Amino acid sequence: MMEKTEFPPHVVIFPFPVQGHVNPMLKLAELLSLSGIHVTFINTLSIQKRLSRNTDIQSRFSLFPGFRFETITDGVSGNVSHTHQETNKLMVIFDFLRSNTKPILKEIILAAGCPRQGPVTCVIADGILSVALEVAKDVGIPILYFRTASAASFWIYLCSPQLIQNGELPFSGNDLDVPIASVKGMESHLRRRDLPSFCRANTLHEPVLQMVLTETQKTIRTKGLILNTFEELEGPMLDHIRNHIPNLYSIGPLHAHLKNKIALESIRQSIHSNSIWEEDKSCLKWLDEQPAKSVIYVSFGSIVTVTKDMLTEFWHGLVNSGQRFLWVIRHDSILDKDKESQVEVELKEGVIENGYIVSWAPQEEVLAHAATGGFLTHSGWNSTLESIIEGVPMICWPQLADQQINSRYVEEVWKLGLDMKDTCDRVIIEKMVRDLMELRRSEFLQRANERAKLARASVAEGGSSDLNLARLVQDIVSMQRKN
Ligand SMILES: O=c1ccn([C@@H]2O[C@H](COP(=O)(O)OP(=O)(O)O[C@H]3O[C@H](CO)[C@@H](O)[C@H](O)[C@H]3O)[C@@H](O)[C@H]2O)c(=O)[nH]1
Ligand SMILES: C[C@H]1CC[C@@H]2C(C(=O)O)=CO[C@@H](O)[C@@H]21
Repeated sequence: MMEKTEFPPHVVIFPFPVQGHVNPMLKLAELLSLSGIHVTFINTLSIQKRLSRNTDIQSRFSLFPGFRFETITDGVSGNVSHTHQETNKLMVIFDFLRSNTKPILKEIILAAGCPRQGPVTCVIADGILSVALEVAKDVGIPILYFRTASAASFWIYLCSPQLIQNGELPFSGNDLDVPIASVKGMESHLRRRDLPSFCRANTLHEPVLQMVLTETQKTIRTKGLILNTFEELEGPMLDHIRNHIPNLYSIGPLHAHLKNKIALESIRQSIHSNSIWEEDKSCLKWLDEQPAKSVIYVSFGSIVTVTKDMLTEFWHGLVNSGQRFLWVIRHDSILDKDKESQVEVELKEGVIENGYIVSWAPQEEVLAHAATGGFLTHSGWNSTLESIIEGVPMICWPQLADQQINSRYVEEVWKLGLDMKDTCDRVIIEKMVRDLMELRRSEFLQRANERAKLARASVAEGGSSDLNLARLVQDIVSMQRKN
């Protein structure tokens, strides 16, 4: 039997099972594996199946002998009925994990991995999965949280006691322009409409709001918090968070951080995705034929759904703008399926001159493509970071969770684009697309390029995110010595 000190540290990583969480946590898993740390990565069965079908994760991670996937059930097999709205769907998964995963999680952590992995040194759990915190505390293993959303949204949730005490949360009525004063550092630009979507509830008992606030407050019971962001972007918020959670690791943008390390170690060339949908790479060929910075890429991430009326507004807005567009319309994103929209009729007839439509794109590659000049996005945090690092200006159409505050920062603080929140009108869409791609193009491009430089520097050797990652690895090594 080997002494436990003969093994490298061993980390168990546990993401919330949706694309926007699994993706950055896999990037972190790969970065830690590259540092020589052993990793057990827990996926739900449905996520694991979809990743295996649509990516090379099995062969990619088999390069690391100390890496292993474990699977658990999420109780819904990824097939939650489409009559559920996005938030309800997320709550179904969350409630199932909260009520059912404790025993299996304990088993995975205590089983000490396969013989080549060694005992578990620490757990890195999604910052909304306190079931992992309970297990880690029970078995006496240190736990770090990884919150995959923006620092800005985390800071707002962390300020909820002040928001509640000052009567700013919950709120009712239709006036969303009321300024919010209780979030330090955001006094000059935060309105009700910019609070994370879950705050638009007129009672604190709303399940998703209660979940997200309770889960956030539990972060102070962990050994530290990992965020997929960088100091030169969200520094002021990170400083505020540090007053409550001193051990903060801002190590993003993770996808670029990983790309850098892979290039440094000459492991492989191209981008390898963690997509749970099949990527349609034909759009890259179409992009190859378009002039530089002429295409606006349109995608609303992996969770947002749209009605056919909304789809029609986007269609007319895009077509009337006269700009070239590449549009992702996920098969499972369209509500009111029984109603045939004008867009679908036109699509069937092939009436699409300046555009290209796919059901899932290789997004990192699309944003890095020379032909891409703008991004009409839902402001999910991964998409925001992927756009920032490539210097691509954005039009934001936020729908849920942190997206409302991310879009506010894009327009008002970083000045990287336009915030279209709370509207869906072809005339506004057309105007914003023209503004972004033509009229105010140079102003946005200049700021986007400046921010992209800062983003790249943060993940380069010796940059802020790089140093924080090195500190994280070192802290994990020290945890093993203390165990
Ligand atoms: O055609 C596509 C569309 C998206 N993506 C990828 O899918 C991810 C989407 O992530 P994100 O932009 O963060 O959006 P969501 O999928 O909506 O992510 C959820 O998780 C994020 C992280 O917590 C939150 O910021 C969001 O609000 C929440 O909806 C990104 O990495 C994209 O590159 C593709 O690869 N191809
Ligand atoms: C599952 C949703 C509830 C909160 C999560 C989140 C976060 O703040 O961590 C962001 O976006 C959604 O995916 C999450």
